Amino acid sequence: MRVDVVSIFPEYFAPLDLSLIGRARANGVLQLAVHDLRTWTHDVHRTVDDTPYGGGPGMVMRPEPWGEALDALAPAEAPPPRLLVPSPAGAPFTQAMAYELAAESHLLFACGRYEGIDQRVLAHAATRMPVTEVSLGDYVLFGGEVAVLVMLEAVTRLLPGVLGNAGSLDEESHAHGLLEAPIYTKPPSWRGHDVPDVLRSGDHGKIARWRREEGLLRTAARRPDLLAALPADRLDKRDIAA
Ligand SMILES: Nc1cc(-c2cccs2)n[nH]1
Repeated sequence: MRVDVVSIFPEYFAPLDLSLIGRARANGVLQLAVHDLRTWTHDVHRTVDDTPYGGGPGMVMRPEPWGEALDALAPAEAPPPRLLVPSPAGAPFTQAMAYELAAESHLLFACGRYEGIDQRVLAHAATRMPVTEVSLGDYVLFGGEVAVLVMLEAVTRLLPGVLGNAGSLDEESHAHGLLEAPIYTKPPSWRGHDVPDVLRSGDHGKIARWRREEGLLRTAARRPDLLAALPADRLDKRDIAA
């Protein structure tokens, strides 16, 4: 997968040389390039923002540098990338979207700052590539960079060969729309707290049922919205009896 990121703070992405993302880049699973938006400015001050039409606080990111950046990174003669723009006004980023993005061959992230990017940048981009404004949650960040780091981690870990134990993807929270069950390791008893006996029983069927029931109970207690969103066929009668 190819990923391009455009930001006025490219140094925000230094952490992407570390850990599993760093390894994915080293072994070619992920080709990542971070670009400074000011590359596409031409004035002595390398200006990327201006005052908002209609008045109001703050500044708006000018369309011209973004237009030239997207022209350079999504050339007309190549298959178009998917443009992702973090925004408080975006569609919620979910594990389902992470899987969707992991199937793309080229992602292009635009990191907004200030009050945001002139809307015409997205409107023009949408004439030649898929554009998705994405929200990480109902809170406001200084800029899109942190959101892109989160999305890149969530997507990269789904790419083939990135996670050593790909099986863990199948059991983790949100893998099947539910929260995962509690997990334990040695010692069997610690400060008066014991590991549930079933997990030490060696009965894999019982263990699988316990984990499913515990995941359902957690989901019902902490995220009833996820339970309500489950397709009817995902909850069988044994679950309801639990
Ligand atoms: N979910 C979310 C995204 C954002 C921002 C993206 C770009 C500037 S602020 N805040 N909150």
